[in-house]
Amino acid sequence: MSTTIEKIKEIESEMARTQKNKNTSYHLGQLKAKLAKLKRELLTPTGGGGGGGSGFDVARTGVASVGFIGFPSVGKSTLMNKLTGQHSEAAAYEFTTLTTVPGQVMYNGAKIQILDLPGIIEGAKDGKGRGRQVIAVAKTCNLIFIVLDVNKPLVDKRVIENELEGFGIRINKKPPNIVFKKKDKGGIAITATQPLTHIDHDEIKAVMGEYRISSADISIRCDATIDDLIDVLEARSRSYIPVIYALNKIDAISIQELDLLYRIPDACPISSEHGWNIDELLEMMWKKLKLRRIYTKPKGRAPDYTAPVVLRSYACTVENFCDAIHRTIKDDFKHAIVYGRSVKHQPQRVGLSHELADEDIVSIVKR
Ligand SMILES: Nc1nc2c(ncn2[C@@H]2O[C@H](COP(=O)(O)OP(=O)(O)OP(=O)(O)O)[C@@H](O)[C@H]2O)c(=O)[nH]1
Repeated sequence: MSTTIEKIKEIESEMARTQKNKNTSYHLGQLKAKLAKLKRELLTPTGGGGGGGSGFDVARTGVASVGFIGFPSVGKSTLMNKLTGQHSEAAAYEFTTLTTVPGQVMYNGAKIQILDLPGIIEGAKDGKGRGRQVIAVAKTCNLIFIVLDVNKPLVDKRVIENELEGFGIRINKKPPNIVFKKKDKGGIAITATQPLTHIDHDEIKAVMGEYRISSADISIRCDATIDDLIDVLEARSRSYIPVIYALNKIDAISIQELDLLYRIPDACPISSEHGWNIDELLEMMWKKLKLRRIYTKPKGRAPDYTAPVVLRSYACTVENFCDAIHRTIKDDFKHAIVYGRSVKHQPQRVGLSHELADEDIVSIVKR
């Protein structure tokens, strides 16, 4: 019997040989679904043997984590050291089984964890223990920095992107707008809110057959591809993560070349050795992380701007704010007084469900 890796290779080469047209779309749909299932299998620990089933071995700290990926010698270590400079005690962490070396950077009052994702490109292909652990860590990062050497940025970029894609990581992309509901009977019902230019019904049927789904409502609300549909079926093993390309070593190129680099989307040209443009990199990081700073204001005193409570944008209600300060604050909560962009009147009295904006100022009034 062939291994999962061999099966994946076989399918990939068959797909490469097969032209896409009306007659082959059913077969290609089948192959794509098979491939997606095999890749998931490869990355899912089977339990026993201690190979990768042990879960996390990185102590998570901070409100957000940024994973670093790069080929050898692109200057990844230099950049990480530059960013975590003030917190070099992180290097003294002693976990022998650690997949990654955690460091930390403080930005806008937020503690952000820096994670090295070593060998994710080379080692992860076979889905063996260590590589699999690194991928598992990568999938939980809130942001990934792909560090590239400006002397060969585009080739390396493609290779790394393809690898991440293969692990189920979708970069700078939102989950496809497809609502999938499995049913007990009634067959497959497909509705689309707009013309579908990439998908035909044969392909969808093939994929459903491969997943042994005979009845479902599929509501497609974007010009989806078959890969998008598979991503929805495989939602549990997909991670949608923003990426910034750190184009390093710009000290070694000309201004003209630098101009070209600025056209690459989501990229930030830097020199980690000279510390050039690191500010812009951090600013981009901040924007991509979508964090919100909430300042506390003790009654009758000025707000404390030095130590914001930092929250994630998807969990940024007054209730989340209370929980972030202390578990029991909610128990005596009467209302909150808010100044800032989330309220019409300055200040305004709000309840627990009110959603806060970046840089709001909040006082909690107790019963
Ligand atoms: N010209 C230039 N060289 C750099 C820059 N950053 C790093 N380097 C050099 O590139 C080489 C590799 O740097 P590292 O930081 O060790 O690279 P790495 O990506 O961590 O490499 P590995 O440890 O092999 O994974 C070193 O010789 C650095 O001095 C830069 O901004 N400009």
